Amino acid sequence: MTKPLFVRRAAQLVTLRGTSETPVSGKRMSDLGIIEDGSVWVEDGTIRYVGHDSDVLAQVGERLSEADQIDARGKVVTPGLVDPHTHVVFAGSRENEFEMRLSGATYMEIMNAGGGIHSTTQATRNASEEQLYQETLPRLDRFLQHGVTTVEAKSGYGLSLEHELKQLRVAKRLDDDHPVDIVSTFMGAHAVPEAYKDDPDRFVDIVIHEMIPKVAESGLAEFNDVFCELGVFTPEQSERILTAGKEHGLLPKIHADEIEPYRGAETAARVGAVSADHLLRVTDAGIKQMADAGVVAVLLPGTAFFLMTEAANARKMIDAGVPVALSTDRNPGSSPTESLPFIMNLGCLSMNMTPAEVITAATINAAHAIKRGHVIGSVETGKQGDLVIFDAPNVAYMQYNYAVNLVDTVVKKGKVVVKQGSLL
Ligand SMILES: N=CN[C@@H](CCC(=O)O)C(=O)O
Ligand SMILES: [Zn+2]
Repeated sequence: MTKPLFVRRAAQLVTLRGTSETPVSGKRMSDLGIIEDGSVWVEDGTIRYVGHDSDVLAQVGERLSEADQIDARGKVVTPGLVDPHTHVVFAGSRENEFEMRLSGATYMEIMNAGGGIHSTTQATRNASEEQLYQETLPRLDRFLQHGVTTVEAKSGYGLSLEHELKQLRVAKRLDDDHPVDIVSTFMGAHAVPEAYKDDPDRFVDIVIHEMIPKVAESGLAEFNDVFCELGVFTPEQSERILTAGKEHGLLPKIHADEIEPYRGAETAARVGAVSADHLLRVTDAGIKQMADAGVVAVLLPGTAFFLMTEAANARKMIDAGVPVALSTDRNPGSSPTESLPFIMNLGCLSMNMTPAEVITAATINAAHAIKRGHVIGSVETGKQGDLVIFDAPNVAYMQYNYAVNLVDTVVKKGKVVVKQGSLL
């Protein structure tokens, strides 16, 4: 039996209470349910008591001496951060392409010339399972040091059944072994492999008839994603792939309207996607349809920053009632970072979100974007004991002192896994 953990007297305890049922939209994104002088008692991996320190003390009574205590005075305590869109399992790196882009080449030009996703696919296919596992581990460590306690992870650098399953098995092993929880997504339709360049529909058929049934049968993925983009998969192909996934129990997600407006958001609404991600070039009609269908917008301002382009219009989406989540998009080409706190900074600085909204977006809405809103993303009785203590006196400071890792302590399922910024 591990001892209970008592995190006490936070200057601001961000609870986000009452948000577990549905994604948070509109003005409610600004309501963090902050408790000043707030405390949390975690026991057996689960949050047991939450409230003002005096109220929690009264509930705990004589059991106070049983617990390990952490003094959070002067600090902000939030739910563990959730990253709902990553491609974290891959081999190799692409700093050569970064230099090419700095000299003027575009992301799509590099991909169309056989680089980009194709070059990481080559490296990932060539890597053994053990190699992939070892290369991904330090990325998860860095996520944890940045306060991220759950990540979604996509396949999509295999582009064949064998190698897609390999990536998904590595994600499963890492989920078992590492404190960061991993929620897996199949993304066989991440790019059209070179061999099918002249007949992409044949590849779409393979994804639908060969890959999806086997991936679903393996139980290694919960979601199914597709890169709907001009020159990659069309909205029609995307819809076929996502519908086939649904028939096999895989929930739809979509990379939508990233580089060109291409009916991605509209497709998301039509298939009932859990989330539509990127949305830099989404249309007003697409925004309206997403709001009506309750699709979560997963925005990735780090990708826009790294590709040196304008970020998505978060304000328009929030004002239209679309629930917004934030993510790193961790991948070797368009966003090589594990710093979700920096992405939150960019949420404010490049998308005009408020400090309160970016916290909602990186916790409870991110949890809803991976169908975990009932387990994580808020600090409430019965939820998983995932917490972050930030060395900041209030939530505005967390965004104001930007590009700095303010994470002091990370608690995963009631256990301290990062202390004074260092992994234990
Ligand atoms: N846009 C498509 N896929 C990834 C990038 C993958 C890569 O470049 O390796 C993204 O979400 O940004
Ligand atoms: Zn992506």
